[in-house]
Amino acid sequence: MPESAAARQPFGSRLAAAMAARGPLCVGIDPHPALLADWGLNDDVAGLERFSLTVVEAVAVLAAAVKPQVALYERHGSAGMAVLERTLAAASDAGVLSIADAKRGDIGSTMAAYADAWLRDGSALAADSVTLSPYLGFESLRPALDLAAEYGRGVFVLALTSNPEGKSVQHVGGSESVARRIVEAAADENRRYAGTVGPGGLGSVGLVVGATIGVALTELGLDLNAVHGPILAPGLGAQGATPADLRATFGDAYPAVLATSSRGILAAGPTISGLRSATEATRDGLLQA
Ligand SMILES: O=C(O)c1cc(=O)[nH]c(=O)n1[C@@H]1O[C@H](COP(=O)(O)O)[C@@H](O)[C@H]1O
Repeated sequence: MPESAAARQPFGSRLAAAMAARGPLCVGIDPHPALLADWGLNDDVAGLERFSLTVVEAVAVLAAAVKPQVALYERHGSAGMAVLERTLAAASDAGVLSIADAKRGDIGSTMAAYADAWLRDGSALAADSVTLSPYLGFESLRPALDLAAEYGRGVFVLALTSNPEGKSVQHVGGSESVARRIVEAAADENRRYAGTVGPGGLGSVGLVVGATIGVALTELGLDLNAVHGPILAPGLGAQGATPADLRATFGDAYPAVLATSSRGILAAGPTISGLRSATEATRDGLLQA
C-alpha cells in the first residue's frame, strides 16, 4: 500500500518500534550464486526472484528489517534490478522495513541522483533506508540526508566496517580517527532532527559498525550512545561474530544495535520453516545476550 510522506513516521521511530516488537534482527537478502544452487535454483532472474520473495515471505513477520544486497541484483543487469524493485515492494506490502544495501556515495550533484533513486517517493527503488559510504566526506551525503528527513526515510553511514581491511582507513588518526568524524557527524545530524523523534525513538541517521570490530570502540574512544540513532551491525553468523560478541562489543549502546545476518540465516532455506527457525534462533540469541 503506498503511504504518503506526510503520514509516515520518521524512519528511526518506525525502526525502534519494529525492534521493540520483533527483536533486534535484520535479515540480509544476499542471493549469492552458491546459495541459489544450494536452494536448487538457477543463477538467473527467475532464481533471483524466487529466492528473494521466499525470504521476504518467511521472515517478514519475524525480523525488524530486511536488507537486500544491491550488488547481487546488479549482477543480473536491468532484469535483476527489476527483481530488486519487486522485492522492496513485497517487503513493504508484508509490513517489514527495508534497508537497501547500496553503499552509495559521490559528489553532491551526483549524490542527489542516488538520493532520488533510493529515498524519494515515486521511485521504484525507494526503500525505507539505504546504506551510504562517506569516503567523499560526510557532508557530500547531504542530498541523501535531507531527502531521507523529508520523506521519513533513513540512512546508515559506514563508520567501522566488519571487514579486516576497514581499519586501514577508518582507524587512521587514533583518538581523532576518521571513524570519529563519521560518528560525530551522525550525532550532529540526529540532534538537528531530535524534535521529530518520539520518546524512546531513535534518530533516522544510523551508522554501520561491524559486529567483528572487537575492542575498536574502546581503543578509538568512541561513544555510540551519543549518536541517538540505530547501529546496523553486520558480521553475525558467516563472518564469525556471535550474540555474545555483539553484547561485549557494543556494551551499553547494545539497545540501539540492529544486528544483521545474511548467509547465516539464508543457508537454512529453501523452506519457509527452515528460514523461520533460523531467524527465530538468531533473534532469541540476540535477546538473551
Ligand atoms: O553495510 C553492510 O550491510 C555491511 C557493512 C559491513 O561493514 N560489512 C558487511 O558485511 N556488510 C554487508 O552485510 C552483509 C553480510 O553478509 P553475511 O556475512 O552473509 O551475513 C553483506 O551484504 C555485506 O555487504
